[in-house]
Amino acid sequence: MQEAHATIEGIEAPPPSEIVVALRDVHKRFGEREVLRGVSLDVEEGTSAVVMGGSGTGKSVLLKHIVRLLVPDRGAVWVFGQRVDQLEGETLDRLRLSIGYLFQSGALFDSMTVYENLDFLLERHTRLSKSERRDRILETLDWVGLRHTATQYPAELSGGQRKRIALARAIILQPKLLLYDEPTTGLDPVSVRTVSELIVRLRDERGITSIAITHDLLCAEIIADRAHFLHEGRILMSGTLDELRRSDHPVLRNFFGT
Ligand SMILES: Nc1ncnc2c1ncn2[C@@H]1O[C@H](COP(=O)(O)OP(=O)(O)OP(=O)(O)O)[C@@H](O)[C@H]1O
Repeated sequence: MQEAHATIEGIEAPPPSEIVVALRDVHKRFGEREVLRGVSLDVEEGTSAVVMGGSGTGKSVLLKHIVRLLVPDRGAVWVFGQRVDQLEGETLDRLRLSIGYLFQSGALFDSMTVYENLDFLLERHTRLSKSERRDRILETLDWVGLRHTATQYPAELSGGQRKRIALARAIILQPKLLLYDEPTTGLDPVSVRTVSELIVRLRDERGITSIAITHDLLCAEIIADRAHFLHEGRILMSGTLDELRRSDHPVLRNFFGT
């Protein structure tokens, strides 16, 4: 358990190599609203981190800094030993390709079949031949248990299936790091479990590091090696999910209903 507040002096020093993602004193303001007010967070290679917190506290904003969809006003964002907040051009493109991002919306093209959605990415970002792409797509669909949906359109799938296809989309380029924004929102408990267990298998079988934003306690219970609670622009507490749940802090007690 730790109170995470980085010192300004610590920002410039690269994190140890086993730390895949490190945010150091990250500040982000939109107009008058200071959303992040010194967020510091470490995620170790091969582990699954969960970021929790009340609605509108800046969890998505935090995640977007890791792929440089947002740039901090102050502070540093380290990913695989590189300062993402300072990267540009090809180096940034390369880094982004090693990160899978599962958006809340799933980001599937409605006008394309499941197969075409996946092939679109492979065609664009790899030099695989058509038959190699086909093998990769079918293998990935098998992995999420949905090979039979290859010729279907996203609108024909259930919510849980759409999430699993979105997961297939996020892993098809074989990323080393996966970011999930609410991977189980709107799913029934059985689908929550299925998607969460796939996330665990990605860690256990492929050594993928992940960071997930979730409100869903069942999902957090299944996937979290470590949980971080965002409150008033900072990480209020980091620890195991149980440590957070057992905390006496009124904000955490209120959140967990304990
Ligand atoms: N690009 C942006 N421009 C202006 N304000 C933004 C931008 N992105 C986020 N915000 C604001 O930052 C705050 C935090 O948003 P964010 O989406 O990160 O919250 P969240 O913790 O993920 O919430 P939820 O759990 O409800 O999804 C909100 O007040 C939001 O309006």
